[in-house]
Amino acid sequence: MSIPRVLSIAGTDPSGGAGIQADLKSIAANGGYGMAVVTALVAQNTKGVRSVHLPPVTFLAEQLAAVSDDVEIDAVKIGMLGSAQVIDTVIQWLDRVRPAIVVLDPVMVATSGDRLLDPDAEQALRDLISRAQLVTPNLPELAILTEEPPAQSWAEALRQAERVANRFSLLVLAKGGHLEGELAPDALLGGGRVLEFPARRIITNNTHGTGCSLSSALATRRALGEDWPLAVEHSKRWLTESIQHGAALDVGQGHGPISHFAGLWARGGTETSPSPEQLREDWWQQIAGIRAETDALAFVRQLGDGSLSREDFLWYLAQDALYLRDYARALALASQLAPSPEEQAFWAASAAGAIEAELVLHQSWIPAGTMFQTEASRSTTEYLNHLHAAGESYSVLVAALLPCFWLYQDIGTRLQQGSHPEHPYRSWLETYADPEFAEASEQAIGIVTRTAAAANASERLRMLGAFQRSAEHERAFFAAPTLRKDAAGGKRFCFEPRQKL
Ligand SMILES: Nc1ncnc2c1ncn2[C@@H]1O[C@H](COP(=O)(O)OP(=O)(O)O)[C@@H](O)[C@H]1O
Ligand SMILES: Cc1ncc(COP(=O)(O)O)c(N)n1
Repeated sequence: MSIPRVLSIAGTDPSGGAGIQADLKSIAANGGYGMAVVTALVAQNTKGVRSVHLPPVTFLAEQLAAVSDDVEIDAVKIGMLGSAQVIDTVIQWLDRVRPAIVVLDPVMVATSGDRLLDPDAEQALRDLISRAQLVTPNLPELAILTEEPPAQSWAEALRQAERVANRFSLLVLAKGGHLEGELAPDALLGGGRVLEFPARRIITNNTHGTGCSLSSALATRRALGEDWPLAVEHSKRWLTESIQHGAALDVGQGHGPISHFAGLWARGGTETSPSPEQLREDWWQQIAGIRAETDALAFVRQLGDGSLSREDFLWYLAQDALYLRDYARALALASQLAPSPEEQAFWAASAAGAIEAELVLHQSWIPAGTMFQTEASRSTTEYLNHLHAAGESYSVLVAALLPCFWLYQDIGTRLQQGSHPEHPYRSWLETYADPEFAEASEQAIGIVTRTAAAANASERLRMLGAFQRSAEHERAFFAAPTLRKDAAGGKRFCFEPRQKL
């Protein structure tokens, strides 16, 4: 679904709560790209309107043309117009451009009671209405549109709204914000149908710009493909939440604004997610110390130059075989938890690859049957227990699985440079420097960093922690063969039962 381009044609509010300033926030908060053509410059704040300046309508026409000559407009919201001349200019533009969605908020009087439309422009406004699909009058505006006294009850307001809907053949959203009492209902009327949207009145001073914000939300949501009733339901739910959080803004001394982004801030935060590429660099840097210490281990150095004793190497391979058996099970669990078929297939293939490649490698080194008689060492057990604990969430599990790809690929590539035909551990060195393993390692890095980029900040931190712990376990695993201090196994609880081959 593309992002709808929504144009507000309205007056300004330098204190940011109503008019065009509110419209742009509302359009953004509801998922659209907001644009704005200014009809009137209004010197106002939360306490009231001081003065209104209407720029020449020729300039208004230029603003409108500048937008529509360049940008495809998916929806238009019309707010304060100010004068009959302004209305005529907008009518001419609408008749030329014919935007698919037009919502008209017939702004006449501000919440503060100040007039925002010349009294002699009311007839011109009636001419404009039939160009809209939806009009959103409050109770005083409904009275002016029907040329009747203001409704004294919600039932009377609905009758007036129905008359407007029939007279102008469009939908009317009657708004109950100005009712006395505990309720603030709205109702959508048109084509002989009435859909009510009941709501409790929120006790608050922050109602400046509610009408502007609601009509912009409606235009945006309709342009997103919602039908009108759904657009009203969603817009009102969003508006209610934004009214509730208005007081926390502490803006002005009169009728304060609503908090257009309060819900988004609470649910999504304001942190910009790092890109997968940045995470790749950052995580690799985070384990730079562990990597350097791993490189400096006697086992790794001796493996590289071929001076490692055969006994140490076979001990390592036996531990590695035990490790890989359960690592493959953790990979299979990642496949089970994967959110997409591509990731599911990748982890399943890696599980199979880990079992197959390792069995081949180990069988070529170790006399048949001997390796599985070995007890898992403390370092093997602790690493596997860590993977097991990570298995509670897909994102943390894949982060924990990554060092076994990435570190082995990195060390393997570097050690392989010291390989030669007589090197005693040549086939081992070549397995981990294999281009296929490099490709798998790249894919794993891609999946994990994309998952981390899409995660929220705390989940990302848990992922990094699991990744770092695994890197530490890798270091311990490489240290174990020459230290052999930890030859006695710890208690294992993971991935049971293990069968003997
Ligand atoms: N105190 C309130 N509590 C809950 N909803 C409100 C409150 N005040 C206004 N609304 C809602 O805000 C929207 C704008 O209403 P209203 O105040 O009638 O129009 P306007 O802002 O154009 O004067 C409507 O959906 C209305 O129900
Ligand atoms: C420029 C401008 N347009 C409209 C309103 C009405 O605001 P509300 O949404 O509170 O009725 C306003 N105060 N200023």
